[in-house]
Amino acid sequence: MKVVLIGVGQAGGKVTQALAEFDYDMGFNAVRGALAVNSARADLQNLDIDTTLIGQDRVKGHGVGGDNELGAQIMQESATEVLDNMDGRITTEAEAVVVVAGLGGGTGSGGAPMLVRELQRIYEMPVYTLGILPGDDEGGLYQANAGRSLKTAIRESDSVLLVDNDAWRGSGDSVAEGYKRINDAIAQRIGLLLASGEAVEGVGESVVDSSEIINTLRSGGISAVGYASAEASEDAEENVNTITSVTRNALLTSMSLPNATDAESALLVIAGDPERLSRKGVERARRWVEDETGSMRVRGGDFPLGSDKIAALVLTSGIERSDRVNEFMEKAKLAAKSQGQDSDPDEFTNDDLDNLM
Ligand SMILES: Nc1nc2c(ncn2[C@@H]2O[C@H](COP(=O)(O)OP(=O)(O)OP(=O)(O)O)[C@@H](O)[C@H]2O)c(=O)[nH]1
Repeated sequence: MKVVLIGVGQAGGKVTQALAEFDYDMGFNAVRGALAVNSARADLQNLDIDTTLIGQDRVKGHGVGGDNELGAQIMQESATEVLDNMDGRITTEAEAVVVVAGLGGGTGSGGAPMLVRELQRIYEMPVYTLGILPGDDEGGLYQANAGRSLKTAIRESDSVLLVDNDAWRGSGDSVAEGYKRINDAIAQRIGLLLASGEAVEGVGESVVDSSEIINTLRSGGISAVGYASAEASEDAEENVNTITSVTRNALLTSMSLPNATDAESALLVIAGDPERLSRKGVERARRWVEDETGSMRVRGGDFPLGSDKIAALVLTSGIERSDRVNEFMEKAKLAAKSQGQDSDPDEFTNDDLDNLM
């Protein structure tokens, strides 16, 4: 799937760069443009992709310090400038736009949903949010901000692909090592998902294309991605169990949002050397995903790649009613109260209410 990426805020910029680099290094060419937008000049200076500094008249290049309402306002005032910077690429090359942000800060948390809204007003194509949830040990302001941002992002985006900052962190990692590991994991998994719709080698009818990704995400709400791989035999017949077990690992132990297996729809992509892929294994794995997610809308397809491993990439969509999301929203609501934020008791459950914008 050909996408244009727009990262908002510090995390948004770093993850966008990681994704653009992965796509470039692998030669996939699914990422057709990448821009980082921030109200903090210093965060943009560390990046190699194109950048736009916003809100200079208000915060003088110093960021919004976790004030996501200010982040939303600044984005509203700067949206035209941001879109002008990307317009050519969006109109001629993209099948979707992905706005990337950490939901717990200020510039990304407030700015990303606002930018999504502006993009939706102008373009016909789907506009997705790739949102990063704060880890469990991050402070109350991050949790409260992320709650409001997530709720707004769900309303404005065609789908919010969520990554929980606790999902792919290694135990014993420092914060910086943790971010590097998580950002690399996001780049690899989401990068492969986007590229799977662009597969060029060994085209066949079972190969995934972009429309399957878009149709899976049509359930709206929240989506997540998981990935696992294993060594494969040269004989396809011997890989039936490998395919089912990597699929199980991807969905049960490696999702970007853990403990959220119930889904309205899903896509299972099996990547590997076409000679090693067992059709029986792929179909068995797809049926297993149907059982596990409780969805009858599980699409499946191959991603031909020259590798002696087989990998499963699982995209689940419509998972907002999961325990993990309910738990997080509860925590965000409590955090909002203890931050003294003006929060209606139903703010996170009532669809009418949202005071972020
Ligand atoms: N995965 C990941 N998360 C990050 C990274 N940097 C920051 N975060 C998370 O993002 C949230 C903070 O958002 P930032 O992007 O730093 O903030 P910002 O949008 O730049 O907003 P302000 O600094 O308030 O202007 C926290 O939950 C952090 O844990 C990163 O490189 N990777």
